Amino acid sequence: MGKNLYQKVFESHIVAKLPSGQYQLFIGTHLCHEVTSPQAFAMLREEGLRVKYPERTFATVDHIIPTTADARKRPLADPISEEMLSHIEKNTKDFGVRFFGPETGEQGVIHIVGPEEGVTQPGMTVACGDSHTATHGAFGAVAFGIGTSQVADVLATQTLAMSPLKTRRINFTGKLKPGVTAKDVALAYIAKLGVNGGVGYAYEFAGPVIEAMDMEGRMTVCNMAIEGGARVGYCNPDEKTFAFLRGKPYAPKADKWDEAVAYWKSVATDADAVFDDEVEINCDELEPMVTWGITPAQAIPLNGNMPRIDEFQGSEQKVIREAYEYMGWEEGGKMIGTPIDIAFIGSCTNGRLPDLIAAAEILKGNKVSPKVKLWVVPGSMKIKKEAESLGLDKIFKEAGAEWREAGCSLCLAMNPDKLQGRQISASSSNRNFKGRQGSPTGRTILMSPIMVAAAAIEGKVTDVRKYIK
Ligand SMILES: CC(C)[C@H](C(=O)O)[C@@H](O)C(=O)O
Ligand code: SF4
Repeated sequence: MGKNLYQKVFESHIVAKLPSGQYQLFIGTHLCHEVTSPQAFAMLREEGLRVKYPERTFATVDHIIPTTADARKRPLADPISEEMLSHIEKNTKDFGVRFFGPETGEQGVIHIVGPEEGVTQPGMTVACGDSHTATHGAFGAVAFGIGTSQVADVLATQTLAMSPLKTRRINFTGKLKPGVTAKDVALAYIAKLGVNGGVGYAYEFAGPVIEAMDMEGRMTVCNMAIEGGARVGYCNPDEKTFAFLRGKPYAPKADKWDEAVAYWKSVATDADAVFDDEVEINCDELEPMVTWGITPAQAIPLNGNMPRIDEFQGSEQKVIREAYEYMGWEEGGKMIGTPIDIAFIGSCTNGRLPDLIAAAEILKGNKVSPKVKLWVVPGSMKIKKEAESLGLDKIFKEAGAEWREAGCSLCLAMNPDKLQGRQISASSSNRNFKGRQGSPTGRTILMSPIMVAAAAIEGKVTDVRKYIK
């Protein structure tokens, strides 16, 4: 019987079976950011340990870093942010870990930096103290988020105690219509399977829709696996994967390339592999999706209606009621036409170059509504540079948007970028939880970056398809 990618990669990384029944799993690449690593490095210091494989550990600063050039001057105005940044600088220096800091021109959101540096590769195990680590699964890696004490485990031993997950393949069949993007695919599977549908599972994203997607789109789909409860989400590696990695700083060099590709091909899911569960989602009729509530699963097609509270029962009804109470919409209504205050294009979900190119195409020749602020925040310094070489910054600025420096920005608002009061944000990020964007009463509507661009033009949730040239 054949195996799927998850099973092959998990099995090939087992170091030992533990008395607990778990496995000690080798971690190929360990990614760190400033929020979840300081205590882990402190634990190492306390125990007098070193980083076991510093060459397999990579770090950047993303969450706390301000996104204007002025505010990035040191020391940072916020003392806690300055402390976090100083810690990761010192820790990476003392322990011999590569730090993609602002001075190197390689800083960015960790899930964007890993692939762009080529440290994320097929067939690897990738761990990071961050819940959106499945993003790296787009390359055919088994990638998952870990907690701070596990960050210390990986630093000290390059291994983790893990139990294998069950596997579910989601086959996306059909073809996406113009204006429908990877983000809509992500919101659609989460809406269908629920926020807890993937608990205990690794999701394999497969089928013609995934095959037709570029690597950036696959990263968007994998990025949101955790929003559907799946700690691991991945796509099988193919020629697009290899083409993306070729020539990246940490990708295998010419003399090792063919050997690497042969290994990468070997980890792909076998034709006769068996999954614990399989689901099909036909995408022929998929519309641009928008969230209406306070979880990413509370998403509807743009022209659809929000649910009625009495369609649900028990705890499900409670969640729906809570969402309406927080968001303040009328039950059963439509999201299209909802006025917005802030529009945000960025994050590890949708802050990559093709996202910015597509958003710029919508904005070109149009103006951002005077009632709205549009922030465009590239996911990394490299993306910012590439975008500028294509003249995208000019298009954004001419339309009236702010073109900012790389970081997590308004996705989580751990930096100065925050909503105020009850403001409503149209956001290309991945979480619409209560208070997520920095104001305890602020409201977030998740959508694709092109939908955000269209909403910024009209000052309300609208159909991007009328702007597609
Ligand atoms: C701060 C970090 C630990 C957190 C995560 O784990 O995902 C953040 O990146 C998020 O998106 O909420
Ligand atoms: S961009 Fe958002 S989701 Fe991604 S790592 Fe940063 S805070 Fe988390």
